[in-house]
Amino acid sequence: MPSPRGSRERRAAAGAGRPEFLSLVSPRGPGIPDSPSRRREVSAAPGPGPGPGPPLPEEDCMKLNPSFTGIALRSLLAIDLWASKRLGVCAREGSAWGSARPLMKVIEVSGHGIPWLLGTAYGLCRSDSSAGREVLLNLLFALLLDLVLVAVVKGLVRRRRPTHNKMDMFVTVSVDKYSFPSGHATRAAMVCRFVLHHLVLAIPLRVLVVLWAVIVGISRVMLGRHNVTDVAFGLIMGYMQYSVVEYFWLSPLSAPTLFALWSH
Ligand SMILES: CC(C)=CCC/C(C)=C/COP(=O)(O)O
Repeated sequence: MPSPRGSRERRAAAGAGRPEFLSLVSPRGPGIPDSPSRRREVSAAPGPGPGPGPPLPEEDCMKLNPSFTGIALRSLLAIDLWASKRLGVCAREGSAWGSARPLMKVIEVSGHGIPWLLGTAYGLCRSDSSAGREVLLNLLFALLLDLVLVAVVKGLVRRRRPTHNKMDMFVTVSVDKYSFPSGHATRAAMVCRFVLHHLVLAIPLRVLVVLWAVIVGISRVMLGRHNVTDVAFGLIMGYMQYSVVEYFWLSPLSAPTLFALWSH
């Protein structure tokens, strides 16, 4: 009767020569690059068996039988990388749609945090109606909240930008080397909901606002800045951020000191 450890070793040995099994048999777990120094560490570590080698934790059995969710997630990520690379048609000047890159970069600036922050602050200073000031103050709060939340999620997830991205973006901060989620997509979705709720606009203008948000999202992938999932998650996150802003809506009643600062 073969022991469970024996059969585990046989399975590991069988998979060892096949790249598709390497991440499953490796004690490092998937996704961490192998290196000679790492291999030396592993072979030097004491093991329970007769030969050198690290003890195989019980979780390894689970890695050999990845769950349906694990397989689905890995497949989704593989499709995401493949599709994002194919859709990054403006990633370089020499790319298939490289001539559209300058236009994509204008769209990029239209969704950037700096023009939105400066524009909102300027409007706030110039506004002479209390209703206008209330809306602009909340927009400013929304934009700052968006920057903080995106920075937190980017810092936690730490997903690198696609390799085909050329890092020539207009004003970035340190977390912007990460791509999940797209800050442009969160801002576009949040601002879009905000504007539709608080500005009385004719239908064609409302359609234009929605189109702008969608185009900002699509342009992130076309420029090669993001993978599709970064943008999809960003749009959903931005949509939900607006609900947070609505919930904590600042008014002269809830934040009298803040409003006193801006009243002339
Ligand atoms: C410096 C300020 C105020 C905002 C940074 C805006 C920015 C560069 C966001 C990154 O967006 P993506 O994640 O879509 O590339």
